[in-house]
Amino acid sequence: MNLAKVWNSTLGTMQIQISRHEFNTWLRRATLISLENGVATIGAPSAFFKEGLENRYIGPLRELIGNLVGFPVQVRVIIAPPAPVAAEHRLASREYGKDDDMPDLDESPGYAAANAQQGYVPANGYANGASNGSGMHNGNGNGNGYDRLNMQQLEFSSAMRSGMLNARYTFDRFIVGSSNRLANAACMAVAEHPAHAYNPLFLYGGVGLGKTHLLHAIGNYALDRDPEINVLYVSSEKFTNDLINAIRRQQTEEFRIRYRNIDILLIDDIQFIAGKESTQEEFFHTFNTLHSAGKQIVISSDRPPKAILTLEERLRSRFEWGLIVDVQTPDLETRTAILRAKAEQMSTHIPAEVIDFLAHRIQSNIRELEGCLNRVAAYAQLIGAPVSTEVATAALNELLDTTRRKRVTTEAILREVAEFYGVDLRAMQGRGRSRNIVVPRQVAMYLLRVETDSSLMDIGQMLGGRDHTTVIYGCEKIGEEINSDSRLRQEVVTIRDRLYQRAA
Ligand SMILES: Nc1ncnc2c1ncn2[C@@H]1O[C@H](COP(=O)(O)OP(=O)(O)OP(=O)(O)O)[C@@H](O)[C@H]1O
Repeated sequence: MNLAKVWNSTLGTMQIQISRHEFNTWLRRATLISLENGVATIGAPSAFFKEGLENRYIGPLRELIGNLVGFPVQVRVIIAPPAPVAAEHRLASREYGKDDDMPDLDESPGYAAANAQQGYVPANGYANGASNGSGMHNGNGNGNGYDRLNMQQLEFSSAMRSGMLNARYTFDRFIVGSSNRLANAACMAVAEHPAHAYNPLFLYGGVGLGKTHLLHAIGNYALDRDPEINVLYVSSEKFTNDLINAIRRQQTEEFRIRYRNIDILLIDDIQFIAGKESTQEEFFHTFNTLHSAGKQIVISSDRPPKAILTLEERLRSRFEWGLIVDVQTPDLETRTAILRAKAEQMSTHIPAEVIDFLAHRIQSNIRELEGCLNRVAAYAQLIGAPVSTEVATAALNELLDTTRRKRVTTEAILREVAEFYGVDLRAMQGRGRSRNIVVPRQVAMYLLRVETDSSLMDIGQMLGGRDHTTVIYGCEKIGEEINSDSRLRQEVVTIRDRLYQRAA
């Protein structure tokens, strides 16, 4: 039994099933220590993490490991700090920089409690996201030496450029298609002419579509051209945590010096500062200082400024000063190109038909595309077979179908679709044929078909007593249109994301 393979494969699945924050917080530093006599022993870095793992993930881990090894297992968690370079047992976190600002020293429950007492709860819901330091890049950094994770199959160079910029996130490695062409061009312009092209540049789009990649690409590009330039990449959560720590340690002056002496500020996921008054206040002054000094600011968010509720008006208006550009969900061609590029970087051979299969099957976002590709490669390695469409089907069925189908109910789909399109649920389930009802109804048919085990007949019954040919027509229509109509694709992806968020 190869422990590393079992653990990599387990993590690969978990990485897709739970949010990135959860994964990075709880599982990233766990290791599978042994698998003997039907007991899988998992090592957690501290008592805090041991308890977190036990409370949250024993069930899913038991199921996943059991499925992989082919017999039922019990899961036991013990405290065992990971060995320094146990790369085999680790999994690549593909979001370097953003979530790798894991607490080094302040990860104890005591810290969490301290934050909670002050009323500061990081946006990821875990009161443990302490600061790691500056994250400032002036071309002289040495890498931060954090406990990085590394999935064997990927064999990516995961070198972090001068600390917090991921050297892998460059323009060269960013595949451009119709969904991200504008965003890519705007970022390129900013990287070439900081503070002269668009300032600020505000980038928004759904999860896993490449916003972070583009922010890092700007930083990497600018540093290549001028190694003396000061580039700071920071998530808004880290900004918040740094501020909290600075206030706690009475070091707000240092905080200001650090954040206001930058040539290019790249701030990720700004939506998380919504509702946080003192963070907004501080960010407002940081923004003004930088902007009036002719420094570049690039901001990313999951939605446009107008849609960030509880964002102070003065910040919102500043975000709208420059250029606002969105990143959309990728079309089939772009998904295929991205998969091809990722597959080339892997040691496992991925045949063209598997790429095609994955590109058709995974429509939501690029992180999920990557995750599924990794999962398929890991699964093939585990069962000792070459990657094929059958292997990919088996790997993904287990992943996408079983777990999701269990969680998402037909009622939830109907409700979510009706709510999303703002139509009356009863009308959607009725006989009416007005256009504003027909599209939501077909989307519901499609999602019921893809996300649940409902039969065509059942789906027809749920949606106005229609026969199964009408349901097939509706499903096929949406299935085809989402490949060419980016707006419809985004709508379906958003509904699905909401469903999973609620079901999680
Ligand atoms: N066009 C692309 N070409 C190649 N890789 C991409 C592309 N877009 C995204 N990726 C990859 O997909 C993964 C997810 O991208 P990224 O983290 O940048 O998404 P994001 O939009 O910041 O997501 P979130 O909103 O969740 O923070 C990364 O590994 C990134 O390198």
